[in-house]
Parts: sequence; C-alpha cells; structure tokens
Amino acid sequence: MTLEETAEKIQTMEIRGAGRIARAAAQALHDHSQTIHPADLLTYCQEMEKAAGILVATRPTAVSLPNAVNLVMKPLKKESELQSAKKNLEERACSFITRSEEAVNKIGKIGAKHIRDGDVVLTHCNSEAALGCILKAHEQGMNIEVYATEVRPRNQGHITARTLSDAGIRTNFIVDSAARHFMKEVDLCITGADAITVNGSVINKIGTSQIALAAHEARVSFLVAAETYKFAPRTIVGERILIEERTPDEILSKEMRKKLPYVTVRNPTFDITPADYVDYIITEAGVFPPEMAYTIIKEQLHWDNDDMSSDLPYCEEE
Ligand SMILES: O=C(COP(=O)(O)O)[C@H](O)[C@H](O)COP(=O)(O)O
Repeated sequence: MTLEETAEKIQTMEIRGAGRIARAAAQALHDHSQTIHPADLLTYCQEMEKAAGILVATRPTAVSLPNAVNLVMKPLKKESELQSAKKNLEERACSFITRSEEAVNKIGKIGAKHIRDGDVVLTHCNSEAALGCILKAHEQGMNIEVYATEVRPRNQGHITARTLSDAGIRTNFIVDSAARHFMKEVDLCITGADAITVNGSVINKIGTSQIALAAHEARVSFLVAAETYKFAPRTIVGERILIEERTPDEILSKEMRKKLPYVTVRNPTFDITPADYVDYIITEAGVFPPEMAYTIIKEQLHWDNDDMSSDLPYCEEE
C-alpha cells in the first residue's frame, strides 16, 4: 500500500481507532522510506517530511498519530549519512508498531484486574484498548455482561458487538441515547481515548462525555484504557486538541438536506470528558488518576522543552 493509500484509508476511516491509525502511519513511513531512492540525505529528509505531513493531516484529533510520526521522524535531525538514516528510521517505525501492540496487550492484562466476576460493563465506540480489558477478563473465566452502544453516525458499535459476540460475551446492544437509562444496571464503564490532555481531560468518540456524566451521577466507575502515546504533550503549553467535525453526509443525505433549507447538520466526531468524571486511566505503564497526566507526558513520553517548540521541520538545510 502506498503512503497516499494509507492516508486515504485513515481519512475515510477504513483504518480507524487511535492505536490502529498510529500503527498504520508508522508502517506507511517505513514502507515509504523503503520505496524512495533519494540522491542524498537532505532529499530523503525532505521527502519523508512531506510524507509525515500528509499522514498527520488526515485526522486532527487522535494525538497517537502525530506522536507516532514524531517518534519515527524526530531523530532524523541528528543523522549525518543517508543509508543509516534510512535504516534507523525503518527500525524506529517497526519498533513503534511492536511496542504499540505490546502496550494494548499489557493494558488488557492490567485492565482485567479492575473487572470483577459478575460485573456489568458499559463500553462506547470501538476501542481495542478498552475491549482488550473486557476480553481478557472473559478469557480469565469471569462472568461478565456488556452494554455496547451503537455509536452513531458511523456505527462502530457494530464492530464492538461482533467482537464481543464472537468471544461468547453476553452483550446488550443499545442506542447511544439509552446509556443513562441503563446506567443503574452497570458496574463500570470502560472506553478508549484519542487524546488525553495535561489536565487529564479525555477526548474520545462523541457521546463519551454524556456517558461519563451519567456514570458520575449514578456513582458508577468510569475508566479509560489508553496507551501512553495517547497523551498530548503540547497541551502542556496550552495547545488545544482540535475536535474533528466530519461531513454532514454521514448524518443526512444531500437530498434530505436540500429539503431542509433552515437545517444545518453538525457532526463533531469526538468530545471532551473532564478529568473530574474519570476515575482512572489504564496504561501499559500502570494505572493512574487523570491528574497524573503531566507526569506521564514527562516520564513515559520523555518530552522536554525542546520538543515543545515545533515538530517540523524534521530536517534542516546546512
Ligand atoms: O473514539 C474512538 C475511535 O474513533 P474513530 O472510529 O472515529 O477512529 C476510540 O474509542 C479511540 O480511538 C480509542 O481506540 P483504540 O483503543 O482502538 O486506540
């Protein structure tokens, strides 16, 4: 698959979910590096930088995407020779993919410890990190039941329901607006995250914050399962996470909209759950309260003030 094809698949959501997007971007950079034959290091860096820009522009909210691209691209600046620059970049891409897969597995194992036999768990959207916890608990013999939301408008809940059903987990499939109605039957909620800010706010699929609010009201625990590369370093210096708003076609067809001249369709893809409504975040490095986001960014992502300035350019002309 070419880099442009990967970018297109991420944009159209054929590849979706923050972890998968990050791994696909790393793979695309790896493959692109292997495909191109630049004359010198500077040309290589410039071509890779262009490729990185194309990938990062596909979806604006999942911080896993720029974080993955940065991890692969940033050390390029220190390279002095073309062949080793290529080799090292390709190795970093592969190592990110491996670490990302390992992180999801680890989160499943850690998360399962926070689920008790007999629990009723509610999940929203389709998060491999959140589902990993539920699947692991089931695998360990716990008798659990799940409420899975539909997730309008793109119906990611259908994938979640299929995965749970295939695993033999009793699942109640509900429309998004039924979450509060059923909250009294739920023991804990687990979702994934597209981004986590320095103040512990969690950005995830639209509707997550309403579910967190309903959980808070019902005194039901609300957990977030997220790899450490979902934390957003530049929120330390006040950068806001952009909430993607997708085409109205996902909600009402052009034909329908033509008949409703006074109606504007709004389609935000994610929302922000304040840290106050999040009990804790399950990462591959352990379980943390949302208030510890700063420490995770500093200690797990190893970001320093230099990193804060700018990600681009990854290469500098002599
Ligand atoms: O909101 C979504 C997916 O949104 P979309 O379908 O719009 O990409 C998921 O909950 C997070 O990305 C976490 O997923 P994961 O744990 O798999 O990274």
